[in-house]
Amino acid sequence: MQALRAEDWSYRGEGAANIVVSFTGDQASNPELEGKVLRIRKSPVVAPSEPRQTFSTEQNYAYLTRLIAPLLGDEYVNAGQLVPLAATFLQDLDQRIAAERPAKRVQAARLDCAGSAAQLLRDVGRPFIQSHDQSDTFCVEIKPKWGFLPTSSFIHPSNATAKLSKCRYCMHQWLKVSNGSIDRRSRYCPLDLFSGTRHRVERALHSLVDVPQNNVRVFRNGRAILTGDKAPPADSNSRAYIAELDRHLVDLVPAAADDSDAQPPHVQTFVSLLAEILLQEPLLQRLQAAQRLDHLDIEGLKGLYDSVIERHPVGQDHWLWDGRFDAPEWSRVVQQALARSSTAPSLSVHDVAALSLDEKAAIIAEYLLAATVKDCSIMVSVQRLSTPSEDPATHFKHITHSGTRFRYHVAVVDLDPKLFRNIPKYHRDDGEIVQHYMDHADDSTCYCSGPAQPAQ
Ligand SMILES: O=P(O)(O)O[C@@H]1[C@@H](OP(=O)(O)O)[C@H](OP(=O)(O)O)[C@H](O)[C@H](OP(=O)(O)O)[C@H]1OP(=O)(O)O
Ligand SMILES: Nc1ncnc2c1ncn2[C@@H]1O[C@H](COP(=O)(O)OP(=O)(O)OP(=O)(O)O)[C@@H](O)[C@H]1O
Repeated sequence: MQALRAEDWSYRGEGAANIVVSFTGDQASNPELEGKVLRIRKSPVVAPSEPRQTFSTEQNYAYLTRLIAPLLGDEYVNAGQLVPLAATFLQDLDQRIAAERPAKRVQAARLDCAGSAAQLLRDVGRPFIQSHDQSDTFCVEIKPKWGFLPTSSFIHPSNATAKLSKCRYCMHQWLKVSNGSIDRRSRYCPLDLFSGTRHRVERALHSLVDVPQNNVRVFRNGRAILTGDKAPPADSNSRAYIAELDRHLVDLVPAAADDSDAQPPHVQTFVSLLAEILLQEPLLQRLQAAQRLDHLDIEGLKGLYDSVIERHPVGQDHWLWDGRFDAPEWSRVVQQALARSSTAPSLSVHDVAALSLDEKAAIIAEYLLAATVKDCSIMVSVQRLSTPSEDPATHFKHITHSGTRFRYHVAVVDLDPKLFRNIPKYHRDDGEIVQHYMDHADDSTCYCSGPAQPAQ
């Protein structure tokens, strides 16, 4: 591959750890970069007093290709390839994109110019080639969070009423309002999205549009048209941003016939199209099964963590914490998880005490895989086909909705490994979320939809 030039790349988005830029240079001279994005690590502007341990780009890549792709399915996970990057390219790019980045993010971190490699990935926000007889590409990015209720017998009785009936996302919303990180609670409940039931999936999607926070974004040809930043503050009743979204969607979907819904007509059709896509794909079930690899709940897992640390202090080599994701033990954990039936092994305190170190490590490894999947994002891209006949790009999936034919593509992104040493923090966070909920929340005004109702 020829040397990369900063002017060929445009800012797409970023999270806490990475910046993503898309290729906008000359495709004829760089055919291998057409439809690609670079995902590049950031480094903090001010070095933290205690350096934060992270995995390298190479370790993240091994984790994704060897463990997460088999767990969720290759069709949803695009690991791309690792490409070497020159420091001069990174410095130029960092300056070039600064004006496009949110000010808050620029103050906190910049491109890691000392990094030597980045992930070159398929642009799953714009997976289709544009031609005159198709619409623009619309992509919805959803960060679904935790789509299950725990069942672990390790949950302390004083926490059980809350934790067994209210999901972690909905409980967390109360704490986030209280500490000022959000200004109002969302009605979005992950249990709806993962319910497998049409009206609940649609309800989840409508709630995401109403209060996007960092859980939903919509892109049109790679440009964000709905993000949490566009939504008005809680003290405003303005729905102008939803009307603007509706105006964009006129170019993708027909208006819904039923105008009784609270949402404008094209948003309604869009939500119903997305729900249908999500319901016909096995992805949400796979994500939920992977999240349920958190068998013991953090309340049970923390005890296991302590007993492992006691017998095998961190600092000594061990596959569980030194980031050797190519170790056979890690692959075995994934294979065993896939081979098991969907029901989690129910372990008692007595069973856990009798486990060997390796057996405990395997349970913790499953928890860490689940932690990755609890924090990933789904990207659903859709394009309307003008001719209802054959689509020449046969590798895309198709759906007919509201009398219109679409091609679509579904992918999962942000699947980095989580740190073993974060487990005590997860335990503290859980305690704080649940305690705050029990002390301050009013059950009757919590938006959590609760577990799926058994079929009548
Ligand atoms: O703990 P949570 O549920 O708040 O999740 C964190 C996310 O917060 P949010 O989705 O806004 O609630 C948080 O997202 P934001 O930075 O708030 O956008 C990160 O994704 C964080 O991951 P990491 O620790 O940086 O690897 C996430 O932390 P992990 O718990 O996944 O490690
Ligand atoms: N393969 C891809 N194609 C198109 N856009 C992508 C792709 N991967 C990521 N993005 C976009 O870039 C944004 C940032 O990427 P990503 O979520 O991986 O960053 P992160 O820093 O790892 O996030 P987090 O803070 O959640 O850990 C995503 O929210 C998404 O909008």
